[in-house]
Amino acid sequence: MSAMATGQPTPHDAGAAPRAPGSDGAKQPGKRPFQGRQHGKPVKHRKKKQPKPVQEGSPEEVLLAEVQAMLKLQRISEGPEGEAGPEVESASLPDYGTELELDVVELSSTGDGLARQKGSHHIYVVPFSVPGDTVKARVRHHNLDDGYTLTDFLSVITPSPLRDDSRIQCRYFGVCSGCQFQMLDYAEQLKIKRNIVVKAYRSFSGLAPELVPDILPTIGSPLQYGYRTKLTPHFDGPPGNSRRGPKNPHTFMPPFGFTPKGTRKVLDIEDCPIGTEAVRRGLTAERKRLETEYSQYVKGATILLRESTTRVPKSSPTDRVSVPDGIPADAVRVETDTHVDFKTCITDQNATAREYIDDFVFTNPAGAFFQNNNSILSPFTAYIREHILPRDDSSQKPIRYLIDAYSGSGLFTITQASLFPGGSIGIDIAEKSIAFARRNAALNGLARASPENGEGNKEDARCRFIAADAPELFKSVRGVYDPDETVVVLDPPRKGCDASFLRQLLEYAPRRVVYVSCNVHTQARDVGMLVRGAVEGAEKEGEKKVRYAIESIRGFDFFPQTGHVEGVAVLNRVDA
Ligand SMILES: C[S@@+](CC[C@H](N)C(=O)[O-])C[C@H]1O[C@@H](n2cnc3c(N)ncnc32)[C@H](O)[C@@H]1O
Repeated sequence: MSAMATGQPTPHDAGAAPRAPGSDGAKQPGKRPFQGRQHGKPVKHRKKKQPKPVQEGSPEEVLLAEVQAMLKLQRISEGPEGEAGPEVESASLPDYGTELELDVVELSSTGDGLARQKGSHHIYVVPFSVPGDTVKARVRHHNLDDGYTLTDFLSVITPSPLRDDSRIQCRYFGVCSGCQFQMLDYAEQLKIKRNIVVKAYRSFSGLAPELVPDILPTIGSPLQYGYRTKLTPHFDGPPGNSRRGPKNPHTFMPPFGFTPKGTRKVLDIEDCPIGTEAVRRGLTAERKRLETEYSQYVKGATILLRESTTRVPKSSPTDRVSVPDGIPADAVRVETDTHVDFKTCITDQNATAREYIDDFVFTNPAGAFFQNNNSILSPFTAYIREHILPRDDSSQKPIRYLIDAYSGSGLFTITQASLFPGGSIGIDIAEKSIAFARRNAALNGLARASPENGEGNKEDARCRFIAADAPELFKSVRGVYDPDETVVVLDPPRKGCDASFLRQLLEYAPRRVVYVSCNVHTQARDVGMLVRGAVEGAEKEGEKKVRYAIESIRGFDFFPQTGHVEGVAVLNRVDA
């Protein structure tokens, strides 16, 4: 399953190389200015096109909302004279390929800078820039209908006080589309991510400000580099798409890596410092393999690099553990007092990947969804454990049941099961993930394993799982899980929950909802509907009117160095 289909933010399929001081091509502070794209043909100035409908919560829609907010502020500050600003200018915008000096005034929630030319109102979107920078950028595309222009970043003319390019750990930063924030201090990245959540609820929830609590500070990732347990570099097929392959197959090695910002080409990348050590070694190994095997490919391909862990317990802190059978001798070895983890890189989509969160073990088909920053999963699941039940429960029935909608292989069902004496149920549309969720429940002592396939027994389990479309869930829980005694955890893909699911959720009316999302914009939209108690305004006659109040919202930084943030919103049913 592709990253897009499983809801992982695709820009993290980033590429990069670490810079050993003095190594070839390494960027040394003060020696070579940080630069973006230097080559590439100027694009022709195309005519105004019909705007494409944007998917809700898509980067285009998010950018549009922020550009409009900026233009609105400008009109307010200028009074009637500012009204005609952007439209008047559109006739005289620079040709594609023109290089401009721009002042960056804001940071958008897509991680790009929003900039202006001196004396002009028009907004330019400049990747790899931060407020306070003056940059050189090249005009790539005028989005006339939406009032902004996309540019390619070229170089920094005057740096912002927020920028320190000696922090940049990747020689491809400024070209590769994966990371946006390597030049920033980590505390600053966390502040920016909190602001992204603030803006998402302001623009997409449709709620009055008094209904949205103060957004709490974003919780950082224990690892800020070397955290990503999955990368998916790709390469194109032989030139001309010829079935005969390249002319000199043994001398030809295609660019193999990630997508540069603003193009569909492939940027050749030999290392990526946001990947874990095992994944980085996997990238090196796959490049070597391709050198000899590329001639066998008739088409391009995306290669999966997924970390897997084999844990061997120690009898004492000084116990010497040798590499287990079946694990390569060069596996990454992580030693603790109680165990040794051997980390390897899997490239087969159907192989089984294993990882640990504290003492919980999770297995997965390597190609299926699993959160891919393992370092944050212990504090993250602990936070969910602390907030999944209401603090002051004395006047109500105790909560006994957990519903984990969009459960994948059981992350929440399993890590939270101990709090729910009545039982937990997970639902996911991916049958394979559900098969592994049952198996994971058994591995963690929450279901009996069946002798045939190692899966948890479907009937006799503290954690049960259903492979189905999320709205099907309600057929299984009505009359079984009392909504007054139930918490629902939601963790949908980037597009959020569909209307039918939200409508049925409001009808079922669980006491508490914990909404986790890698897209805070669709999360804000869906939370807005739960707070209003209405999905797209379509209330059926006689329908029970239920609404929710937001208890807390905060971000978790699952994706350091990038513009992405994971949101957690906790809601309580408002009882009349
Ligand atoms: C962001 S992942 C969360 C998975 C899990 N909670 C975790 O953290 O590992 C979203 C999940 O939603 C599932 N999904 C997508 N569309 C669905 C639908 N219509 N009904 C049920 N599950 C769906 C995907 O298979 C994926 O496992």
